[in-house]
Amino acid sequence: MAPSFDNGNSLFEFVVQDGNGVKGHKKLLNQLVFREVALEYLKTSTKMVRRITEILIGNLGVILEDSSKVVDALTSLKMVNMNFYPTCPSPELTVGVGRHSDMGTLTVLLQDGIGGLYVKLEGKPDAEEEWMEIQPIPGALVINIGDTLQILSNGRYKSAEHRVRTTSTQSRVSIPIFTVPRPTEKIGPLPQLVERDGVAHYKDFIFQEYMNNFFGKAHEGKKSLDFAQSSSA
Ligand SMILES: O=C(O)CCC(=O)C(=O)O
Ligand SMILES: [Fe+2]
Repeated sequence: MAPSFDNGNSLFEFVVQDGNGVKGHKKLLNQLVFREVALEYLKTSTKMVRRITEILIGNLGVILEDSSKVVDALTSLKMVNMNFYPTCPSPELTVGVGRHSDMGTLTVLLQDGIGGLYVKLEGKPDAEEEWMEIQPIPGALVINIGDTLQILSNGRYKSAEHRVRTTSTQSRVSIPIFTVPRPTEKIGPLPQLVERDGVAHYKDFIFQEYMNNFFGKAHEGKKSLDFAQSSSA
């Protein structure tokens, strides 16, 4: 179920009612009922993200001294976006959100029923690239792997490249929660994986540097990862 209020209004309707997405939500945050539902969504998602991160790291077959500390380090910062995509008279001439991957560990994305989110299928050459629409399913959340997990796993997990198109007939709302490392956190491939692979595909860096690079440029597919590329790989 999408997060909803006692009177049956969903978070989506609340964002749309205000008319203009991002501009409106600051005002809405001061309204108690909105704040409670948004915080509950954030709290339960945070718990889920911690659990999924634990499982994904466990799957890498590495032994960590204190895995809950690693999970903390990877997920301690949360950012909530409220995206409003107005109808567009010529959707073929515009982009809702350009192709990109998210920079953090995991993204939890709640989308309304309109559709328009596409993910690029892995493993196809650029000339034959294929995109799949992530059809909205009522009550379902989309979970995206972000660049941080790709780097940490020395390339085993791939961050999802995605984009959003608009339509001429229906506006759309999505509410992603980005879980990302603290800006001061040192990020890099897990040493046990580097040892196993005999190569580090990514360098170590402070996450703030990654954020600066990510936000300093327009989206261009997975180019954001170039920043972390190791010169020895
Ligand atoms: O609106 C969506 O479905 C996705 C938005 C998105 O990719 C983002 O905010 O990073
Ligand atoms: Fe995204």
